Amino acid sequence: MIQTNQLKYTYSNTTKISFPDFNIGAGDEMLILGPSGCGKTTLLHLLGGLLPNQEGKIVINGQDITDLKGRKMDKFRGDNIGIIFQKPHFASALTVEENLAFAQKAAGNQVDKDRIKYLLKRLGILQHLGQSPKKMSEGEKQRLSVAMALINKPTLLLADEPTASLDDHHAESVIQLLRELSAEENTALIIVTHDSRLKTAFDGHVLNLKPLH
Ligand SMILES: Nc1ncnc2c1ncn2[C@@H]1O[C@H](COP(=O)(O)OP(=O)(O)OP(=O)(O)O)[C@@H](O)[C@H]1O
Repeated sequence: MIQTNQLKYTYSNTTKISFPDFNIGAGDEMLILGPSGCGKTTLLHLLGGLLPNQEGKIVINGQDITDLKGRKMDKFRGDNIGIIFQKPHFASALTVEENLAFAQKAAGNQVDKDRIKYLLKRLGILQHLGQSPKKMSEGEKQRLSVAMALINKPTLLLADEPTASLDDHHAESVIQLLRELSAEENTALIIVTHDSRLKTAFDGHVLNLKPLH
């Protein structure tokens, strides 16, 4: 489903990052673990085609994404990849439902209200359907981020420190929902974190990144 080969990224002469190769199948899950500054966000952004690939290969569903630029990468991402960023970002002038409908249209899909309601119900935030995301708590916003990332049925879900802004209780419930929904929809799930408490839950499916210096 996704394979990397000899992936490297250089920000400047002083910051060169080499990533270990990995290979995960459809519906698999993996935790990318490492200390602050080791390159976790960089790797996730490379996998999502948000940073131009400089060296090495990333193959997703048989497509080498190194070959995709601009609109072609945007289309590929819309069809295949969902991303959850460290901090949720939504259009606060739109309702929760409109945000999700916008995400469907932006990926070139028809608005599917049943899918919107299904995900919001599954994530326990259906009561916010007609409200602005501004009115939601941090935990609810992070669950809306999960809905936004899954709305177009991606085959790969990338999550960057999805629990960074949450307390332990909310963090655990977001991770559990992410894993449950990914498993139900056969979506491969890659979570980046510096939180080694998650390690045991992922049962060996962990990619450890080393400190740069
Ligand atoms: N735009 C940039 N320009 C120059 N150097 C950068 C840039 N972005 C990141 N870096 C450097 O690249 C390295 C990896 O950064 P990255 O954000 O990928 O790490 P991280 O593991 O996600 O860190 P954290 O856990 O703190 O979010 C760091 O040393 C950082 O200083």
